[in-house]
Amino acid sequence: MTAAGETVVDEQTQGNAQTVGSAARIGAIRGEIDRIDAAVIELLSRRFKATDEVGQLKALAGFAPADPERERAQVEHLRQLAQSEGLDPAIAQGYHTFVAGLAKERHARIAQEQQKAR
Ligand SMILES: O=C(O)C(=O)C[C@]1(C(=O)O)C=C[C@@H](O)C=C1
Repeated sequence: MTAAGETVVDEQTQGNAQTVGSAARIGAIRGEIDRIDAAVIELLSRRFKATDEVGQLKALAGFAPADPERERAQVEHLRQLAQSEGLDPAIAQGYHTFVAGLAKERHARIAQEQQKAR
């Protein structure tokens, strides 16, 4: 059983060349989406290793987890990059809000752990 609207070619739709073509193309695009997601996960792993190290150093030095000036510069740069790549700058900004928000939560946790270990 498949849910209504799922991307499958069944007995009812297999005679329709357009449906078959669409399903095949969607399958190929999904392969590309999966490869992109795998690359993004690898990059996110590298990014969070880097920001965790910054978090350790900030906690050691007694710096605050957040640096609003740095974030403003990052967002401006990312919005410009997005524009030149033909990507909606709001997506770049949303990405930054997501990763920097998590990085700051992790910085705060790292600082607490350093405090406890003292
Ligand atoms: O560059 C820093 O100071 C970081 O802590 C990293 C980072 C980021 O995720 O890029 C996270 C929090 C800061 O507010 C700014 C940037």
